[in-house]
Formats: sequence, structure tokens, C-alpha cells
Amino acid sequence: MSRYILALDQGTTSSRAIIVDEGGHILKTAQKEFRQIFPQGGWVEHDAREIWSTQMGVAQEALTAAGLRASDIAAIGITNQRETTVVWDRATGQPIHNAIVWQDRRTAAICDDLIAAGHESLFEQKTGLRLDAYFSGTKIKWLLDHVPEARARAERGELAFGTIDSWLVWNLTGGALHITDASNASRTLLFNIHTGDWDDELLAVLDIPRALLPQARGNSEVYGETAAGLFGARILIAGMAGDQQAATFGQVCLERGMAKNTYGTGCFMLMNTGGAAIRSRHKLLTTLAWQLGGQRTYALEGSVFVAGALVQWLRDGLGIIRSSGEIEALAASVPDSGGVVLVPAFVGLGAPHWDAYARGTILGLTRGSTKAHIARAALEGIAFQSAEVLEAMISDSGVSLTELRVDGGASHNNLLMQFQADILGVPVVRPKITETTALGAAYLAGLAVGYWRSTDELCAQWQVDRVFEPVMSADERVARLARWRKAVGRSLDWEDRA
Ligand SMILES: Nc1ncnc2c1ncn2[C@@H]1O[C@H](COP(=O)(O)OP(=O)(O)O)[C@@H](O)[C@H]1O
Ligand SMILES: O=P(O)(O)OC[C@H](O)CO
Repeated sequence: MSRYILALDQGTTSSRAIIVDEGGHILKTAQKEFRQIFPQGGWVEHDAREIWSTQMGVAQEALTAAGLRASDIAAIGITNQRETTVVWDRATGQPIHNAIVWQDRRTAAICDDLIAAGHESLFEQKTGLRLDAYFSGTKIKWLLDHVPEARARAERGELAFGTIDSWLVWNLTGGALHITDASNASRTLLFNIHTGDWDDELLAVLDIPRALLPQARGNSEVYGETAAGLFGARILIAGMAGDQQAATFGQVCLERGMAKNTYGTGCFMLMNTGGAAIRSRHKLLTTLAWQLGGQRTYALEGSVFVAGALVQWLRDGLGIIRSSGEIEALAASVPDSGGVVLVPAFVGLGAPHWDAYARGTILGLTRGSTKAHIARAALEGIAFQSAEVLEAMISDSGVSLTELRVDGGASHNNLLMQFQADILGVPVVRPKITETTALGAAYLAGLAVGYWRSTDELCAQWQVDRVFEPVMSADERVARLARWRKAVGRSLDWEDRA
């Protein structure tokens, strides 16, 4: 038996490789940021070749730093930023355009047209998603309509579409496998989450040829092995999941009613709803959590587009901090936000508002406002968005949460976590390992090759780092949330429609 699992975590801002041992400990991590491309306001692209080169680079770097060889790795698990869309040439393996990132709003008008044509409930019913530019479907349509010759070539079967999982597997296997997994497929607007297959009716509405699509597989199975020459020896690829579903698995939220919130570029709260695909009454998404041995588990999801990215903006856009970690001390230097409220609707608002035309606002500024108040309002804005999502989730699921498990880069911010617990009125629990996305991918791969025998083994590995208990009074919570809602109202429907 080989001794480790290699998890590849391809995120929105960086590619990471993490080596995990049998006890679920992280032996080595390597990480590399890559370019964010903003060709126009509201557009966000990545160079798919750079995604592949940084991902391969960090995988090799982690192995070398750990002093391991390919033969020491039992399997690779892949997890990825979801929805981001790549279309490439099957013959050359070259992308026909930059990847269109999940945050990209260029297809908002296509969504408006589809809604005006009465298609919204069809998509919602079959995919559990909303007709929003966030998802892959309209991004694929845009590429086919705008890249010269793309539609004709797609119809001839010369092109391949994939989310980042597919793109990585294609490259890892030297073009031998064009596959995706159920969790990633469920984010495309093309996949019927009740039948577990691509849906011809939806493909027809979006005018996307089936020949473009990868084969959709389960989340934990041996798909194939890496191409000769990549790592010295071939390694099995045995687990794949979208990063938020992988984090839910890594947080071992394996029972119905358990939930996690990940604070990365955005904030994504998922609640395991077991075998039931609950249809939200509050604009949450119904999504596939994972498919194991043919058995589908569903989740309710609240997707918030900007969380840690707001902290990056304070760093790179405003220059009021030099590193993301500095925000905590700056925000803690004042007792409160001094009445400042910041709604980070930089790319519109996701759950529960779904307004592609909302834009960021800072309200309540006075002559006494300082950068510390803005920093504090920024952290509070992240937490308020999650509070709105949790309220919707409790109402939809009927489950009263006893705790919220948290992870992701910004979950290291204690001030943010305390405010989150206060504004939710629910304890926030941070585990010792916050790289739960990678851990989830490692678990899925390890289970497929018998590295771990059962999920019971995984549950025993999860350990608490810190619990943040709510201390804010109920009256204050209600008043703060009311003020937040007022501020959100000011940010909605701001950008002119195309
Ligand atoms: N101490 C901190 N306080 C607030 N935000 C932080 C802190 N440390 C990191 N972040 C934010 O977390 C994000 C990175 O988290 P990560 O989980 O790596 O995201 P992703 O997977 O989306 O790339 C960045 O947006 C960064 O600004
Ligand atoms: O890369 P992250 O961690 O911000 O996750 C992005 C999400 O998967 C988008 O749906």
C-alpha cells in the first residue's frame, strides 16, 4: 500500500497541491497564484494553460518538498473552482479562448432573455439552479456565439467543454479522458440533478451540441491514471468534486442537516439534505453534493460572490492594508464600524438576492469615518451576507442548526468569526484543518482505492480548533440585520442593463 494521497485544489486565485496521510494530516502544501484577467467591467477570465501549468508545478513541488515519488502516492483527488468554463480543441488540446470565470457577468443579458422567454422554471426544476450568469451554460453559449468557427466546430465534435476538473483530467491523462463528476456537472445548467444525466431539452434551449460535453461520473471511483512521463510513474486518479462540495465532504458533513460555510474568494454555505433535492422558497440553489456508488446526496447552497475578495480589494484596490491578514488588527482598532455599512456587490449579488446589476456601496460615511471603520464594515459585510443565507436555509430545510462549521482562508480571522457567530446567533466551529476542500478531495480519492475503508474513519479524524459562541443580544442582532437590509436595498439594480 502506498502511503499518501495527493489532492489538487484548483481555486479561483491559486492552484494548490496538498499531500495527505492516512490520519488526515497535511504533510506538505504547495501553492501558486495565477493571473486574474479583467478585460472589461464585470468580466473575469483565466488563462486555462496557466491553470494547468501552475497546478502541475505545485503538484511536482509538493512531491519534491515531501521527498516523495509517484509510487508513494496511492491516488490523486481533484477539486476545483466550479462553473468556470473552458472550451478546447480535442486535436491540439489548446483552449479556443480564455476560461470564463464563475464571477464573470457578461452573459447577464442572455439570462434576462431566457427569463423573458419563460424558461426560468424549467431550468430551476431540472437543475436546481437559477438562470444566472454565474453558471456554465450561458458562458458556453457565449463562447460558441463569439469565437469564430466555434459553433460549427463544436457541432462536428472537434471541440470539448469542461469545467476545471475536466480540463485538469484531460491534461493529466494526456487527452485520454474527457470526464466530469456529478457535483461539477450540477453547476452547468445542463445537467438534470434528478436523473443524473445531461438534459437534451436544456441543451436545445441553450443551443449547445451534446458532442461538446464530458461524460459525467461519480465522485469517488478510479477514473484512470496519469499519462506516462508526467510524474515519473503513473498515478491513479480516483476522486473529483467541485470545491464547495469537497469542503462539505472534508468537514464530514455527511449527515442530513449538517452545514458548512467556506470563506474564500466568495462564501459558500452548503447544507447536506440527504437523498432529498429540496426546492428552495428563498432563492437558494439545490445542488448535487456527491454521488457515491450510484447514490446521490443533495445539498442546499447559498452562494455569495464576494467575501475574501473584498479583503483583497482593500489590499490591492484601496491599499489600506498590505496583506489580507492585516485587516483583523485594523478592524479591531475601533470598537465598531462607526455606522459604516459596506455591501460588496462588486459582481452583482448572489444568494438570496440574485441581482446581476447590483453594485458595491459604502454607506453611512461621516467626517469621523476612518480606514479602520471601513475595514470593520468590510468584515461585517462578509458576515451579514452569510447571515441572510443561513436564515433562508433554516426556513427551507426546517433544520435549526446547532453549529456552523467554517473553513477557507478568511476563516482564520477571529474577529470575523466572532461577528459571524454573533450575527447568526449560532456557534461557529472552526476545525483544526481548514484546508477542508483539499481534504475532501483526498477523502473521495482515498475511499475509492481502499486507502480509507469507511466514512466512519474520516469522521473520527475531524477535530475542533475553536468554537465562537454568540454573545450579541437578540435585540442588537435584529437591529443590525435591519440596517444591513436597508443598505442592500441601496445597492440593488444599480448598473444599467445592456
Ligand atoms: N486573515 C484574513 N482575514 C480576512 N480574509 C482573509 C484572511 N486571510 C486570507 N483571507 C482571504 O481569503 C481568501 C483566500 O482564501 P482561499 O480559501 O485560499 O480562497 P480561494 O480558494 O477562493 O482562492 C482571499 O480572498 C483572502 O483575501
Ligand atoms: O475558488 P473558490 O474557493 O473561491 O470557490 C469558487 C466556487 O467554487 C465558485 O462556485
